[in-house]
Amino acid sequence: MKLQLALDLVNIPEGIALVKEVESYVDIVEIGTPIVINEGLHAVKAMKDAFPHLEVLADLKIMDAGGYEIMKAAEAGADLVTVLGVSNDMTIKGAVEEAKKQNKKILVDMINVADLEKRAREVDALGVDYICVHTGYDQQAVGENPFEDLLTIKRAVTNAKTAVAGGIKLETLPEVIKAAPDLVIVGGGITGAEDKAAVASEIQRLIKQG
Ligand SMILES: O=C([C@H](O)CO)[C@H](O)[C@H](O)COP(=O)(O)O
Repeated sequence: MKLQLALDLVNIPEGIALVKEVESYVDIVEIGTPIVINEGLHAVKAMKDAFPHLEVLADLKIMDAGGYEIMKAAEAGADLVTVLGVSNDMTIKGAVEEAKKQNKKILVDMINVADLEKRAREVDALGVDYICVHTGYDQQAVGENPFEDLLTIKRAVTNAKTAVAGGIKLETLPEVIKAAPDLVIVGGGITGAEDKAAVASEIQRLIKQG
């Protein structure tokens, strides 16, 4: 099980300063969609240049032009890139093909997918690296969480690795770990903590002990 730190509501210098505090506890740093909107793919390059030993995920939430957008993220230094599960199969196929050429990984974000089990099987057959259940900010605001969805994809997916995101905190982590995803994504649960290093270290400890 790996830990991904999601950076969303910071600029590039704030993001780099934050990662410095927790770098020994995380495996992947996510440049979140709000950062990409504010700063562009320069943010991915800046993070990879600052922390070459960490994997960097560009949360582009690709919906079209899969091959082209993966190519641009790869040029910026991204190791993993997100594509939406609600996209057309052609978009996901294009993304997978380009990612293979560039030796990069695709994480499919299943946010807002209506029939999760069916779509997870379909996406799994397209050769993606990760399938991720995700309760977005707007759904978190009305009390939703991704725990049940994680169990659903664990049943459906046989080839890809599984991932989970959406409001995960130290207190809710044990429920996530029970379902044994391959990747746990935590944003506000670390970035919003008073002592970020202490929380990240404890999350890493729980994840490693499984
Ligand atoms: O992907 C995310 C969200 O859609 C904003 O872009 C977040 O990175 C993801 O939800 C993880 O962050 P937390 O929910 O704060 O843990």
